[in-house]
Amino acid sequence: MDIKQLGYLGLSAREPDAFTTYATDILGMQRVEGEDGATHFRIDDMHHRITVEAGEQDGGAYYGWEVADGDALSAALNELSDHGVVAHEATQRELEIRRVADMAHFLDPAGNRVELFHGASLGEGRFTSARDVERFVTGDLGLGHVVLASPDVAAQQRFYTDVLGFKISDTMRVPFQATFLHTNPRHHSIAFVDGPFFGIDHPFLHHFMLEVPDMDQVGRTYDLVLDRDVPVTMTLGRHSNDQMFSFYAESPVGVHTEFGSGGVLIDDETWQVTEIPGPDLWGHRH
Ligand SMILES: Cc1ccc(O)c(O)c1CC[C@@H]1C(=O)CC[C@]2(C)C(=O)CC[C@@H]12
Ligand SMILES: [Fe+2]
Repeated sequence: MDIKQLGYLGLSAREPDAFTTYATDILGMQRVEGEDGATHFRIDDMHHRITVEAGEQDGGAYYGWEVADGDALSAALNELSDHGVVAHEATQRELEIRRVADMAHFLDPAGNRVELFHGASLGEGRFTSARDVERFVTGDLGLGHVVLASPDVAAQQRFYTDVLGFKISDTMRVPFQATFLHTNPRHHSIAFVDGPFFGIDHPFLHHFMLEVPDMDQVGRTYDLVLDRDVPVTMTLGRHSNDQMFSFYAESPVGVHTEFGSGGVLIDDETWQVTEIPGPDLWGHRH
């Protein structure tokens, strides 16, 4: 299966309005008018990359992965069916909300809703940040990455590599089990960290990461987070595997956000998969 990128992310929120100020004034996204109950956020040329919908629970609701076209989507659905995965066609309303030509969805082994789509719409005019973020690092690299806390990291890794065609970037065993997977040069578009580490047995979206081109934008965003008393959940630091310089803050819908710059790109010809000795080169204190 040939997945191109993490195209969009859907969040569910009990109080969706609380997310808007955080996403725009602090993280610098652009709010885009949505359908009743859905608010979109734009960070590049695409119509939107993040959608927040009113729901019973706070957290990740769906993960949208792009394939090239209708033929690639059909081929992917055949592969899923060969693996005994039951997929469902999107409803017209789902296609309208996501602004894509076609989409099908299914559940991964942990119960996360995975969506495969093609034909995403562009937004009107240029991306205009609610603050001074000129651009986010997206394009063919996708919107950023998501890290999902999962009870069975090994099962998630097997499904995403064997069925969905992701490649392993690296793994970690201490201080907790994690696997980092890529589907384009971005070091990881998705990672799984073990649930028991958090004392939970159900899967959840721990954070999504947005990347900006320079460290100063990370620093300015950090200042805003401090000024507005947003909880910092991990201080500035640099990850050992993707070299990302970043910090984490807690969004009003429970999901954390990682805001960073300087992530390395993977060239599959030369990349060596290793088990990393720990998460950070320095910082990321919590
Ligand atoms: C280890 C690592 C490398 C690159 C990343 O983009 C990245 O998010 C991570 C994982 C950080 C990790 C996490 O996501 C969930 C909360 C964790 C487990 C911690 O409490 C410390 C490390 C954190
Ligand atoms: Fe991350």
